[in-house]
Amino acid sequence: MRAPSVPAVEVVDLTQRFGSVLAVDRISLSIPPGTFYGIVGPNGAGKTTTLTAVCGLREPTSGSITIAGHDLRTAREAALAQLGVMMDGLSLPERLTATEVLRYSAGLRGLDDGWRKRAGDLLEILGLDAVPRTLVVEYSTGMRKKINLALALLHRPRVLVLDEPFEAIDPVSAHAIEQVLRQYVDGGGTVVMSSHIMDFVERNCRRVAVVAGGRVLVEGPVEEVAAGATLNERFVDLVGADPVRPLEWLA
Ligand SMILES: Nc1ncnc2c1ncn2[C@@H]1O[C@H](COP(=O)(O)OP(=O)(O)OP(=O)(O)O)[C@@H](O)[C@H]1O
Repeated sequence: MRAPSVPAVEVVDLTQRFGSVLAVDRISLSIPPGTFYGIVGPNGAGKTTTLTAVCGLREPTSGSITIAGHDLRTAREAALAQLGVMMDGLSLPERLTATEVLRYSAGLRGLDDGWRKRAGDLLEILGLDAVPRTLVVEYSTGMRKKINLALALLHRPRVLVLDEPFEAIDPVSAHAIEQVLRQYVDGGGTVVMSSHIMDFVERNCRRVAVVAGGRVLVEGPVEEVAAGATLNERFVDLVGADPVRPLEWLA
């Protein structure tokens, strides 16, 4: 009998309070390796707060997180070494070009020379090779997302954590990123991402968690969660969208 594999990400009873706001309320998730995993939920549901804790960027109020078997609290370095992260708000070296940013990161991480080929491929696929002399400070929102994605992948992490990766990304780049993420998962990597793009989640994710009010409403294989409807329809059912009352001043 094969030993059960260690989850790529395991979150147990994660709770995050911000003063009187209970942003995450005992969320538990167990994400097997090689899974394309989606977290969906309305604005303010707790997705970013959950992913921020998974990346070790904020100490949660309570609960535990392990990455490929390494506890973020007790084996932080080993846990973080497994991760590639793309989240808004991570600072970038603003006065460097894309290639310089990747070289800088490769140096900090002590990567072997293989990073050069990967950097070239990533910049080409993400279209950043078209602006080789542009400094990060001059980048648009979408370009910043792309250089963050290249940074997240450069060291070939086992787990990729992406917070709304397609926000501000043009359709051609989104298509390219989708292919890259699929290849990454086909090669055994694990993607954990939040998204508001239900089509994308339905098309790519094997499992999904629907969160609202800091709790998991339902979790499982996408087709089971969708339960015969589209994921979007099921989402709206679950989070209980009210019809919008007529606004006479709009007429
Ligand atoms: N640093 C913070 N300080 C205080 N409250 C916060 C902080 N970060 C998030 N919150 C609150 O926690 C709750 C969850 O926010 P979070 O950003 O995790 O939601 P989200 O699901 O990612 O939403 P969105 O889809 O809008 O990005 C919200 O009520 C938000 O106002």
